[in-house]
Amino acid sequence: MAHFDLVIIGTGSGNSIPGPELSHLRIAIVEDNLFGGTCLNVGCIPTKMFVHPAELADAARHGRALGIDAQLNAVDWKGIRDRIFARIDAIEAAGRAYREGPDCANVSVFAGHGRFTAPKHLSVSLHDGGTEVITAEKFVLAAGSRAVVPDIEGLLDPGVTVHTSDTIMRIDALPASIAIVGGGFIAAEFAHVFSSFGVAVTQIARGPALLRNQDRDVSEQFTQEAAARYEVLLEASVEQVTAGGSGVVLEVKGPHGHRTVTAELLLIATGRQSNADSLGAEAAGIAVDDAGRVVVDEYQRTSAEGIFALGDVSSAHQLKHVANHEARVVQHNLTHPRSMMAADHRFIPAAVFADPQIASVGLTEEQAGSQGIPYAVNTQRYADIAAGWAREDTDHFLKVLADPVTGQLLGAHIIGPEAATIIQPLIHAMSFGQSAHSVARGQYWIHPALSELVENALLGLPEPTGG
Ligand SMILES: Cc1cc2nc3c(=O)[nH]c(=O)nc-3n(C[C@H](O)[C@H](O)[C@H](O)COP(=O)(O)OP(=O)(O)OC[C@H]3O[C@@H](n4cnc5c(N)ncnc54)[C@H](O)[C@@H]3O)c2cc1C
Ligand SMILES: NC(=O)c1ccc[n+]([C@@H]2O[C@H](COP(=O)([O-])OP(=O)(O)OC[C@H]3O[C@@H](n4cnc5c(N)ncnc54)[C@H](O)[C@@H]3O)[C@@H](O)[C@H]2O)c1
Repeated sequence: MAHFDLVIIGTGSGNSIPGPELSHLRIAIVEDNLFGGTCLNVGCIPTKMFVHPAELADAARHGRALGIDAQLNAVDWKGIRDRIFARIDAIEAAGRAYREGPDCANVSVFAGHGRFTAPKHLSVSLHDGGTEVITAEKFVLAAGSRAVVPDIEGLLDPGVTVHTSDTIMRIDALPASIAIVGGGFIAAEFAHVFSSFGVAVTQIARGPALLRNQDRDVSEQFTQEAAARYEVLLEASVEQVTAGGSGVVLEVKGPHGHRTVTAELLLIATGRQSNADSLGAEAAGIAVDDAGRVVVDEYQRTSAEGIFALGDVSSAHQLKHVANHEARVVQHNLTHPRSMMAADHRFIPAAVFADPQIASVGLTEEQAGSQGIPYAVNTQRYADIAAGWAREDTDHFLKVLADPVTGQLLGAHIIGPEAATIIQPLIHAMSFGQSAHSVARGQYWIHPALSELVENALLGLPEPTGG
């Protein structure tokens, strides 16, 4: 049995913890899969590497209204896929080699699955055979989450091929058609990518709109545009899946009765669940909540002494920037036990990299209303700022919510070009407590840039009443 000062389970954001500050510690890193975790290998990075070529492929659609008559001749899927994964796989291999190499002499890498058998006893089933039990003073659980595959009749039958985001990006050829089950982030981004590449997409969502966690106006606008681009079945549930035709046959129940959907490929995008269960958290005395996530306090401490957790394994916000922030907090708290820092979860932004793009931070209008929080609201259309007008963008907008007394921002929701970039000054204002009008008038805004959307949205809010 080997003993360490610190064991880290998971090499997503967990891999950023060992550094010069911890060079005096004997550290074990346990990784059951690809080095670098979800974001690098099967998440944020490869998806966005597909999104950019998708935008280029789809440019002709947007050009038409502005007098550009272009067409997409071909998509070299294999070339795109191999370029993307050649770059990613090299980073994965280099990351593992770095941690195993002489530059990290205090770090031991265990390739295998870790499971607690007793408090601070982790049994690692090694990939190259055998089991090793490791113990430590401190542990960091950074084991992430995994795709959920719902219980649908026939889904697991032999002959039915089911893709999740883990596998869909490595397929050998573009299908003629794809059925995508789910109405959230992953479904939106892959529907955009495949549709842009000329694949016939059918998206099946159980709710009455797509991206229902967004502000309602954003969700409705997105749903309308998605439905104009590809087939969207709402309030629909897949009752049965069989192998057939050139791929799968889905029996779908919807508001207007039964529909049979056939597609070459099937992508399931119905959420992700914490990997706390496969860690054997209970055996280590680590509390897990009803959603299956490790419970943490503001310092990212679990209920077990000396055990911290971060990222998807413990967070309801399954976002890389959240996992990274929490990793920084855990790293600080490991080295400063007497002056721990709390994680800052006040204003967590997120973006959907589809077309149109979406970005949001803070309260939606519905949340402010249902929580009885007074708010002033302004919706600024892209069409009414110079850069949006020039593009003839008539559909998209930024909605801002602010405290009517202080002018502090409560929420911001953008649907439209460059939303993920444009939103940043609003995240900044919320994080640093700057009021809407001081942000709007306390700086220059480059003319005629899309960022004037923010300036005008803020100026359109009523002057705060004081306080
Ligand atoms: C398709 C997709 C696109 C995404 N796009 C974005 C995006 O654009 N922006 C964004 O902010 N977020 C995005 N996310 C979410 C983001 O990837 C995650 O929130 C983030 O990667 C979580 O990091 P983590 O360190 O908590 O876990 P992970 O990166 O998942 O790392 C956990 C690691 O632990 C390992 N592990 C698990 N259990 C064990 C065990 N018992 N023993 C040993 N090892 C174990 C796993 O193999 C994994 O490598 C996306 C996710 C997906 C799936
Ligand atoms: N751009 C980004 O930041 C980005 C991109 C992709 C993923 N992610 C992260 O990954 C997480 C997982 O993404 P996701 O799209 O899988 O989850 P999600 O929570 O965004 O959406 C899940 C969807 O599946 C539906 N669903 C759930 N169970 C179902 C069932 N049994 N049958 C049919 N539909 C069902 C839900 O109604 C919802 O529409 C997201 O929560 C997000 O945090 C982020």
